[in-house]
Formats: sequence, C-alpha cells, structure tokens
Amino acid sequence: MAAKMWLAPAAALGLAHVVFHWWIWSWQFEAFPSFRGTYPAPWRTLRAHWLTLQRLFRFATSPIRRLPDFYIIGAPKAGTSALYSYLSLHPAVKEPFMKESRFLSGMCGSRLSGLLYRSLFPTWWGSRGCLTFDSDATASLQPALAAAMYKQLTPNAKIILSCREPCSGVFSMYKMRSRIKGRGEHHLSFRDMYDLEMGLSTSVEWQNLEDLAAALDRNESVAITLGLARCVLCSSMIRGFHYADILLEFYRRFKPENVLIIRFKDLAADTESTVRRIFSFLDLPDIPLPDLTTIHPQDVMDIALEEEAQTAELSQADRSLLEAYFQVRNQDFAKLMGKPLEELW
Ligand SMILES: Nc1ncnc2c1ncn2[C@@H]1O[C@H](COP(=O)(O)OS(=O)(=O)O)[C@@H](OP(=O)(O)O)[C@H]1O
Repeated sequence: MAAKMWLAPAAALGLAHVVFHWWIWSWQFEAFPSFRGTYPAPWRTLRAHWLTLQRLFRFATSPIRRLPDFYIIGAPKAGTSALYSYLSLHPAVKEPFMKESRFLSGMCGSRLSGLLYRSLFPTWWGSRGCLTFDSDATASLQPALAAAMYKQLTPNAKIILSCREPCSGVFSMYKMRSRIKGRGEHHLSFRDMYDLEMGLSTSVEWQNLEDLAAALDRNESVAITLGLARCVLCSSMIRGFHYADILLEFYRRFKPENVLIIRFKDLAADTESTVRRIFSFLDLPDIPLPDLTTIHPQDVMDIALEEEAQTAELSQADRSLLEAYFQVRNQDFAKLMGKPLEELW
C-alpha cells in the first residue's frame, strides 16, 4: 500500500527529469556542440543527470532567488575566470551556480525570462547582505542584447569589463577554440578560424540581435533562435574585443559610474590592488586576501581539449592582419576613454 502511494509521485518526478534533461541538454548541444567534449553521451553520464537534477530544483525555486547585482561582461580571455574566483573570495559575494550562464544564448530557455535566469543565483535568505553576479564573457559578443537585457532586469546593476590587448586576446581564444574536441573548428589553423568568423560577421543574425535589443529597450520580452545562439557562440574569437562598441551599448543604458573598466595587464601584474579596486567599486568592505597567486581558476567550460593548437605562434602576417582589423576600433576605444592607445592595455 505504502509502495503504491509513492509510485505516482515517483513516476511524475521521473518524467519531469527525463523531459527536463532532454530540454536543457539538447539546446546546449545544438547551440554549442563542444559541450559534448565532457558529455559525449549525457543519457549515460551520471554527472550530467546530477546537473539536470540540480537545475530542475533551481528552476522550481526560481521565484525565491535573486538576480545579479553586478556583471563581468568580458572580455573573453581577459582573465574573467580569475576575476570570478577572486571576487568569490569575498564573504559578502555569493557566486552563481555556473560561472558563464550563457543566459543570452538560451541556456535557461530560448525565451529570455528573468524568472528562469534567477534559477542560477542564490536564494534571498541564503544571500542576505551579500552581492551576487554573473560572469558571462559572451555578453561582450552581443553587447546590445546584453546591455538591454541586463538593464531591463537589473537597472542599477554594476558592470565590469576587463580589457586585454586585442591581438593577444584573439590568439588566446584561438588557442582554446581550435583545441576543443568535438567541435567543427577543431584543429583549424589561425587563418582558417579568422576567415570563418569573418564569414559569420555578414550573417543576418546580427541584425536580428539588434532588433531583439530594441524590443527589450521597449520593455518587451524576447526569444532567441538556435541560429542566433550558434552564430554568437561561434564568433567569440574577434567580436569580444570591439571595446568601443561594447561600452557604447552599456553607457547608453547604465550610468557611467556603474561601469568599471580594468586592464588585464593590471590584473596580471598587480592582482591584489586590482581586486581591491573592484571591491571598492562594488562598495564592499576591504578584507584580508590570501596570496592570489595560489588561486588557480578552474576551466569552467564542459569541454575536452587537445594538447596543442594547430597554429602554435601568431605569425607576423596574421598579426598584421589583426592590427589592421582593430586599428580603427582601437582608435574609437581610445577616443571614448579620452586616453592614448598605449594606456588602454
Ligand atoms: N592572474 C592572471 N595573470 C595573468 N594571466 C591570467 C591571469 N588569470 C588568467 N590569466 C590568463 O587569462 C586568460 C584566460 O582568460 P579568461 O578566464 O577570461 O578566459 S575565458 O574567456 O573564460 O575562457 C589566459 O590567457 P592565455 O594564457 O594567454 O590563454 C590565462 O592565462
């Protein structure tokens, strides 16, 4: 009798798990096939099922969860994983469930819903007196959408952007992306990956993205398509370093004093004072910090990497190509900052 009583709820829970498992993983794999690196067969991977269960619980408890107080929006390869780890050291900062939410790429559902986004953050009572945040460098690939969405959800949020000299940032991203197993770009040369991203830059998806941002600015709700998510996630080598474009979108929607720009070089050379500067920007009390060189940020992406990239060093010809590409963009950034170029990174 007792066993019969449990049968119906257990079957309902099992069904919810199966449906939810299929829903979250199929979108991830479609939008970002390299996830398959660590989860080649999610139906047979216990860790994938455990993640599904946790996310299911978090979706169910979304209404009692909060939204970010600040965002690390990039740039990709500008130390964002390190920043995530350093800021999480503060007792008044509660880290999110995942470092990179990829919310804007549909990882919480293709309809960009604040309610579902909340699932990634702590509960109100579990984070009283604390700040929480999202550290999603994919925001800088789609700054209009990111700025409009963050503004609609959290108009008083603070924004942090770490800037790395574009050529070295691009090459760092190339080295990672070309080594991701199970992805179309696996083992491409630098020039081939550059050409691929240049090809994507003429996609109609970018106009769709602007239209979605405009709809969010009108306070409408929006849904993204798989095509858009794929286009954005496959454009992470170069676009994330269009600093002037990124900042203009955020300055249009947030107060300038809510936007902090740090230099990757300072984060690397003078880590502790850069982290303290960020604490101060976030109005967090100063705290004693451990030796930050002992903190090794984990690679948070669910990917399997090859040992070596196809192109081991950036050739002079490829560097010149990148310098030409970024010349005007960097000048625009310098003008926006009111600083000479060499002081920007
Ligand atoms: N503290 C410190 N000092 C110097 N360099 C550092 C530091 N933390 C991270 N890094 C370098 O930052 C690169 C990774 O950046 P991200 O974490 O933003 O990458 S990602 O976008 O999340 O994949 C990656 O750069 P490359 O080594 O050039 O690939 C890391 O080595």
